[in-house]
Amino acid sequence: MSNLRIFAVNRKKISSLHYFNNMCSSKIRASLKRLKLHVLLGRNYSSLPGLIGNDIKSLHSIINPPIAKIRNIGIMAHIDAGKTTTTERILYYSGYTRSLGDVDDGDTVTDFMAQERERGITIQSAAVTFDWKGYRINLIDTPGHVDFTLEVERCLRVLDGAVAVFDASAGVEAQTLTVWRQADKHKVPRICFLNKMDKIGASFNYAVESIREKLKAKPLLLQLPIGEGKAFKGVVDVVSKEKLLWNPNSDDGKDFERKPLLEMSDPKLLKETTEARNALIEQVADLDDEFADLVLGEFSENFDLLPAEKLQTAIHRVTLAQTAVPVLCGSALKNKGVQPLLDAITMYLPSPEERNYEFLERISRLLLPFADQHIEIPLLTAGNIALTVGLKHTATGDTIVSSKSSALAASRRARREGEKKQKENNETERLLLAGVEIPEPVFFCTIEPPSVAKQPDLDHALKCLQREDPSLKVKLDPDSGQTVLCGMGELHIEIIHDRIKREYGLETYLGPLQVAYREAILNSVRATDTLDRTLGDKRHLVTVELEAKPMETASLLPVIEYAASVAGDLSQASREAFENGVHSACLQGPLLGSPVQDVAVTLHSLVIHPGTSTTMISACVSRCLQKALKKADKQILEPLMNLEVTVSRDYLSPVLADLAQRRGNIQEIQSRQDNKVVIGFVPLAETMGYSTVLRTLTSGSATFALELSNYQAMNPQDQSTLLSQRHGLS
Ligand SMILES: Nc1nc2c(ncn2[C@@H]2O[C@H](COP(=O)(O)OP(=O)(O)OP(=O)(O)O)[C@@H](O)[C@H]2O)c(=O)[nH]1
Repeated sequence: MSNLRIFAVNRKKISSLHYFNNMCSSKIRASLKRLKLHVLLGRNYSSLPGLIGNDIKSLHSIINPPIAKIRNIGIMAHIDAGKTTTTERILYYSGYTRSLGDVDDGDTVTDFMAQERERGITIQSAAVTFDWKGYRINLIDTPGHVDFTLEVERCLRVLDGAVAVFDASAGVEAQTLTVWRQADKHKVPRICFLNKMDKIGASFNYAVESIREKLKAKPLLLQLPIGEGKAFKGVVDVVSKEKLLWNPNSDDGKDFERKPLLEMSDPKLLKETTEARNALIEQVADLDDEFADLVLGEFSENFDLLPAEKLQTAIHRVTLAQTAVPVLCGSALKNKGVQPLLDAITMYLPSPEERNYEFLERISRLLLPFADQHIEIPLLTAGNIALTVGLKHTATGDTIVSSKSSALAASRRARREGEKKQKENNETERLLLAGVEIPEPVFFCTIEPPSVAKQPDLDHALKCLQREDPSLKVKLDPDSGQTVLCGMGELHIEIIHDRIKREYGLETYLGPLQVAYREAILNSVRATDTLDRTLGDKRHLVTVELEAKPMETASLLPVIEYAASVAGDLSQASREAFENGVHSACLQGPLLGSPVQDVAVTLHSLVIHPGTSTTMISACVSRCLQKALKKADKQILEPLMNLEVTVSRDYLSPVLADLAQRRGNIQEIQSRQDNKVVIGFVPLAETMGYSTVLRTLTSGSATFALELSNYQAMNPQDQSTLLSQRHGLS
C-alpha cells in the first residue's frame, strides 16, 4: 500500500463506498493499454458523463457531483430475467452509448468478458457510471447464475440500492430468492422491475403475487401495465395518474408520450388507476407515520388532491426503511418502460449519505470504471465507485481504512455493535462493511500446467484469480502434489480454466470433475495415542486421550469440549495446540480424505513432558483423532442441490424421467402459464453435464437453477459404489 495516501474525516457524517476492485496489476496494465474512451469493441460510445466532447478539464466537476445526487445501485435477478438487456437500455437512454447492444448478438457493454459474450450470461460484475436528469448513477450489473453468487454478494455489500429484475411471465424464480436474501442480509433498499411484459404469458398480477408470497415483501404498485404479452403498449404512472405510451414506430423506444388520464378518453383506465392510487396511499400511510399524519390531516376527504411529490417522498422513505418495495414494469427488449425505471431509481433509491457510512479516503492512483475501460482520476469523494491499483495484499471482502488507529477504533465499534445488534436504528451498524460470506466449494478437479516450467505462471494466475474471486479455492493434493481447483459449480471451474487461457496465456489441463463429499461418524469412539520423538537433544513426549462423537451441527467446525478433569490444568498454549490438532484431523476423513462434519471432540487427558513443542502436541492430537475416526462407524455425506426446472408441458415427461435416473426427488410440480415448474432435490454428483442433457431433451426450451441445499447421507449402496470407484475397485 506504499502509494496510498489516505485521510479520514471524522466530524461530518460522510457516506462512502469502498469498492476497490482487486485487479492484479498485470490485468490493470492490460486494461489501461486498451484505454480508448470512444471506441471499444466496435460499439459506439458517447462521452463520459458530464463531459462535453473531450474536455478533460471538466473532469474534476464530473467526478464530484453532490452526494445527494449520487445513486450507487446494482441490478440483480434470476438468470435470463433480462438484467443485461435492461442495463443496455439504461446506458443508451442516458446517452452513455449511442447504439443498443443485444445479449443475443453478443455486443453488450457490461458483459465484456469473452466468455460472457459467447455464452450470453453475466459472470463478473461490471460497473458503469452515467448521468440521468442531473443524477450520477453508478450501476453494477451482477451475475444471475448460482455458480457466481459470491460475485453478487461482493457487489451487494457496497450498494446503496438495487433494482431486482423479474421475468414477468415467471415471477419470483429460484435465484431471485437467493439474491433477495443476500440483499436482505446487507439491508439494501430495492425496487422491482417486472421485465418481459411483452412476452406471451406475461402476467403483472401473477408476478406481483409471487413477490408478495415468495419474497414476503410488500409490493407498492407504482405502475399498471397497458396491455400484456403482445398487446403490451406502455404503462400507467399510478402516482401521477398519467399514461405513458411508446410510439410503435420508434425503433429505439426514445419516443414516448406522457399524458394525464382523462375521464373522457380513458374512463376505465382512470377508474382502475384511481383505485390503485388510493390503495397505494393507504398502504404507504400504514408504513410511514409522517405521511399518515399528512394524509389524515389535509387530504383525508379526497386523496386526489394529494400532490404526487408528497407521495413520492413518502415512498422514498418507505423504500429506504425497506418496509415495502416499489414495483414497476416494462419490456427492456421492446424498449418500453426503462426511462420511468431510471426516474424511479433517482426518486426512490437512497443516496449514499442516507446510508450512514463514515469514511472518506483518498488514494493516489484511482481509476473510474467504464465496464472494461478505466480512466485515471485525481480524487474521489464519498459515495463514488472507483478502482485502485497496487493493493497487493487485499482480497475481495476486505474493508480499507485510513490508518491503523481508525481500523482499531472501527473494530472496537464493530465489537460493541455485535453486542447490541438487536437494537434498532443503531447508527454505527453500517460503519464497517460486512465481509463477504464465502460459500464452501462443492466441486473440485486437478489442474496441470502445460509443462513443469510453467507451474510458477499457473500459481501466479491462480493467486490473482483467487484474490478477485474468493469462492475459488486452490490447494495442493498432499499425496500427488497436484494443484487442485475447488469451485462453486461446473460452469465456475470451466470459466476459470478459460480465463487462465485467455488472460494469462496458459493452456492448462483439468482432471475429471469431482464432487466435494463430506464424512461423518455414527457412534462415539475413544482413542489414546503417545508421541515420543527426540529431535536433536530435545525429547518431545506427549500422551493424549480423547473421544469423538457425532453431533448435529451441519458444520465443518468441530465442537471442542474439555472433560472436567483436564479443563482447569491446561495452559492457553496447550489448548490451542489441542484445537489445532483437532481441526487438522477433521480436514481429512478416513473414508475419502474429505472433511469431517458434525463431530464433537472431548479431551479426557493430555500429559505433556516438559519441553515438548506445541507442534508435537498438535501432531499427536491429530494422529489420535484420526485413529478414533477410523474406528468409528462412518458415513459419506453428499451435497444435495435444490433444483428448479422450468419446462413447457410437452417436454415434462422426458425431464421427469431423466431426473428419476439422476436420483432426483421431486417435491412439487407447479403450473406457470404454459410452463411446468419442477421443484425438487438432486444430488450434485448427478448434475454433471445436466445443462447439455436438458437442452437436448427439451430442444433448448427449458431453464434450470441449482443451489446447494445441504449435505445428506448417501445410501449404503451408493456409498459402497463410490468407495469402490475411488479405490479403483470398479
Ligand atoms: N421477450 C423479452 N425478452 C427479453 C426481454 N429482456 C431480455 N429478454 C431476453 O431474455 C434473454 C436474457 O436476457 P439478458 O439480458 O441476458 O438476461 P440477464 O438477466 O442479464 O442474464 P444473465 O446475465 O445470464 O444472468 C435474452 O435472450 C434477451 O433477449 C424482454 O423485455 N422481453
